[in-house]
Amino acid sequence: MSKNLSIVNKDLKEERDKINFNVEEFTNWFYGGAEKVKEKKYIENYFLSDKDLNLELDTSYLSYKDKYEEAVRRSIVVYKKLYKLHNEMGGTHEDFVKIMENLRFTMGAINPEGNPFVLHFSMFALTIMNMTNDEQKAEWLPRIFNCNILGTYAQTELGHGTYIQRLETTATYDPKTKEFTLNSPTLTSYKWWPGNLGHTVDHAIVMAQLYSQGKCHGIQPFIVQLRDSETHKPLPGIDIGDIGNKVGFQTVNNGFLGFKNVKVPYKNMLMKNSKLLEDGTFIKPKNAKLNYGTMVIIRVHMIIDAACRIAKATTIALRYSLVRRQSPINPNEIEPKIIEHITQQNKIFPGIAKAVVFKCMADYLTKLHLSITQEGNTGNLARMPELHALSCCLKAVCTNEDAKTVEVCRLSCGGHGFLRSAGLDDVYRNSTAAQTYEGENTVMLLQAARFLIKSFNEARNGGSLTEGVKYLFDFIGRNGKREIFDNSINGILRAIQAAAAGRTYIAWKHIEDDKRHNSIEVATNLAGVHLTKAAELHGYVCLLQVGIEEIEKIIRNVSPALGLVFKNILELFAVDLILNKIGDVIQHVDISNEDIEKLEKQMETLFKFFRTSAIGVVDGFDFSDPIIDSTLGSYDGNVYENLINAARKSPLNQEDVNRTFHLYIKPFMKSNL
Ligand SMILES: CC/C=C\C/C=C\C/C=C\C/C=C\C/C=C\C/C=C/C(=O)SCCNC(=O)CCNC(=O)[C@H](O)C(C)(C)COP(=O)(O)OP(=O)(O)OC[C@H]1O[C@@H](n2cnc3c(N)ncnc32)[C@H](O)[C@@H]1OP(=O)(O)O
Ligand SMILES: Cc1cc2nc3c(=O)[nH]c(=O)nc-3n(C[C@H](O)[C@H](O)[C@H](O)COP(=O)(O)OP(=O)(O)OC[C@H]3O[C@@H](n4cnc5c(N)ncnc54)[C@H](O)[C@@H]3O)c2cc1C
Repeated sequence: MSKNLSIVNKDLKEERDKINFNVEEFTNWFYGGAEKVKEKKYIENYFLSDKDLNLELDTSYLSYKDKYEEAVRRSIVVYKKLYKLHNEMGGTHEDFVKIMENLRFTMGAINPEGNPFVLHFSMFALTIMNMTNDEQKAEWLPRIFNCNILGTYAQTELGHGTYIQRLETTATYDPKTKEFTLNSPTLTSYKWWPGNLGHTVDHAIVMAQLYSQGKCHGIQPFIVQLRDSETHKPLPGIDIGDIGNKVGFQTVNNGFLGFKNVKVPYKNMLMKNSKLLEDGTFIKPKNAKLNYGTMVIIRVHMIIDAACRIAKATTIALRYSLVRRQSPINPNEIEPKIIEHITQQNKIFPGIAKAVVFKCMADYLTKLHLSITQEGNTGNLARMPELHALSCCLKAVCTNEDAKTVEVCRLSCGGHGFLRSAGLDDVYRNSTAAQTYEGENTVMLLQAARFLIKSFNEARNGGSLTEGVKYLFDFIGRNGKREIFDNSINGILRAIQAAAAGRTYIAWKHIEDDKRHNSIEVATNLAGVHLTKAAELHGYVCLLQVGIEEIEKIIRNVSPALGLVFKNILELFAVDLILNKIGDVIQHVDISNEDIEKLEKQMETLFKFFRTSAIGVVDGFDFSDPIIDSTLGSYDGNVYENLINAARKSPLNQEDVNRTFHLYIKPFMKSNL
C-alpha cells in the first residue's frame, strides 16, 4: 500500500476541501476527548511502528499452522511492549486499562484473523476479577496480570452452548480430600470452542456442574490448570487440542478439552457468588444468574466493537466510492464518482449513521452497566434482569446490523471489494462470528422478549415499568387505536415504539391463545417468530431513543457546524430505520402513502446534505492506514496503485513461470489428449 500521504488522489482531495465542519472535533467526540485521541495515536504508533512485528508480511498467504505461530509471535512482541509502556506511563491500573482499550483496535491490524491471547485479558481476567473472594483475588490476579499463567473461559461444550444449564462436565467435591474431581462423562460434554484453549493457554475457567453431598448444585466456575508450567504438556487426565479450520478467527486457537478424573483443589472454585463450605455444604447465591456475569460484560463491550467494524467498513466503502468513477449519469458527461449514483449513497450513508448511533448506545450501556454493577456490589440486584435483557437485545441487533452493513459495504466496492486486500473480509468474518459467540442472536432476542412480555403483563395490570419500556403504557392506553404518524424525529420514534409494542402485543396474544391448549413453554415457543421480531423492534426503539437523547446533548456541546452534521446523522438513522421497518409500522401506525413518500423524499434530501459531510465523518473515525489496512480505503485514495502493488506481492508472482507448467500443464498440452 502507498505510504506517501502527501500525494492524495485529487478526487479525494477535492472532497476534503469541501468539508464544512471540524473533523478533529468529531474525532474528539468519537474517542471521548482530545486527550484520549492523543493517547490513542501515541499507543497505536508505539506498537505499530515496531519493526519486530514484521507487519510487511501478509499473513493471509500463510498456512493455518504458520498463521497461528506468527500470531503468537506478534502478540508476544506486543505484550512485552505493553508492560514496558505500562511502566513508563506510571504503572497504575488506569494506565493498563488505557493501553488495553487502545490495543483492541491495534491488535486487529497486527493479528487480522484474531488474537491467540484475547480471552486471557478479557473473559479469563474479568471472571477472576468479578467472581472471586478476596483471598482468590490475592492469589490469582498478580499471576494473571504478570502473565505467569495464561487462561481462557471454557463454558461451551460439543453438545451445549446455548442451554448452559445442561452442561455435562462434572466437578464432584470430596470433603475428605478437599478436592473436586473433574470429569467429561460423555463425548458431548467435551469443552468445544473456547478461544486460545487449543495450544496457547495453560489455565481455564471451567464451567462445570457442581456435585456435593450427593446433589447437583448447577453450573459453577472453577480455575483449572491444564498444562504443565514448564513443558506445556497437557496434565494427566487432560485431553486438549485445537478444533480446526473455521470460517474466520483462524488464529484465535479455539480448542477442545476433556477431563478424566482431574483433581482440582477446594480453593479453586470461584466463591464470590455461590459458596461451598469445606464440609461440602452448598450456599446458594442471591441470584443464580450472577455466575453469568462475564457474558453480560462482554455483550456490553460488543456494541462498541460492532460500531467500530461498521465505521471501518464504511470508511473503506466511502473513500473508494469517492475515487472510483464509472457509468455516466448523463450520457455525454464524464463518468462520475460512483458515490453520485444515489443507490451507492443508500448503501453507504445509513451505515455511517449506524456507526455513530451505536457508539452513543455503547457509551450509554457502559454507564448503565457500571451503575447497575455498583448497585449489585451493595447487594441490590433489582436491575440485573433489565441489564440482561438490554445487553442481550442490543448485542443481537447491533451485531446483526453490523454483519449486514459490512456486507453491503463489500458489495458497494464491486469486484475489488471481493479482494482480500480490500480489507473487508476479516471485518465481515468478525461480524458474523459476533452474531454467534457470547449468545446466539436468536436466543439473545428471545431473552429480551421474555422481559418485554413480562413488562407487557405488568403494564396491563397497572404495575410499574422501567424507563426503556414505558412506551408499552402508551400502546395499552390507546386501547386498540393506532398511533397517528407525524413526520418528526420524535414522531418516528413513536411510530417504531408503536410497532414494537404492537408486535409485543401480537406475541403476547399468541401465547395467551395457545396457552388454552398448551403449556406456557410450548405456547411461548409457538410465538417465537413474533417474540424475536418484537425484541428486534425494541432494540431499534432503544437505539433511536438513546440516539436522540445523546445527540441532543452532543449538539449542545459542539460547534454549530458539527451540530448540523450530528442532526443530519440522527435523521438519516431514523428515516432509514422507519423505511426499513415500514411493514411493521403500517400494522400499528396511522401512516399514509403520502407520509411514506415524504419520508422517501426526506431521505434524498438528507443524502444531499450528507454528501459533503460524509468524508469528514469517516476521516473523523480516524483509522490510520495500518489499522484500516485496505487497498481501497487508504487515506490517500490511491486505489489503483495500491491494488497493483498488492497483487504483485502474491506468492505466485514471485516467479515468471510456476513449476506446475513443466510438471502438469505442458505435458498435458503436448499430449494431444
Ligand atoms: C481487562 C480487559 C477489559 C476489557 C476487555 C473487554 C472486551 C473485549 C471484547 C471482546 C473480546 C471478547 C471475546 C473474543 C471473542 C469471543 C469469545 C466468546 C466467548 C463465548 O462465546 S463464551 C460463551 C457464551 N455463551 C453464551 O452466551 C450462552 C448463551 N446462553 C445463556 O446465556 C443462557 O443459557 C440463557 C440463554 C440466558 C438462558 O439461561 P438459563 O437457562 O439459565 O435461564 P432460564 O431460561 O431458565 O431463565 C431465564 C431467566 O434468567 C434470567 N437471566 C438469564 N441470564 C441472566 C443474567 N445474565 N442476568 C440476569 N438475569 C438473567 C432471565 O432474565 C430470565 O428471567 P425470567 O425467568 O424471565 O425472570
Ligand atoms: C468464534 C467463536 C468463538 C467462541 N468462543 C467461545 C469461548 O471463548 N468460550 C466458550 O465457552 N464458548 C465460545 N464460543 C461458543 C459460543 O458461545 C456458542 O457457539 C454460542 O453461544 C451458541 O451456542 P451453540 O453453538 O450451542 O448454538 P445452538 O444453541 O446449538 O444453536 C443452533 C441453532 O439453534 C437455535 N436455538 C438454540 N436454542 C434455542 C432456543 N432456546 N430457542 C430458539 N432457538 C434456539 C439457535 O437460534 C440456532 O439457530 C464461541 C463460538 C464462536 C463461533
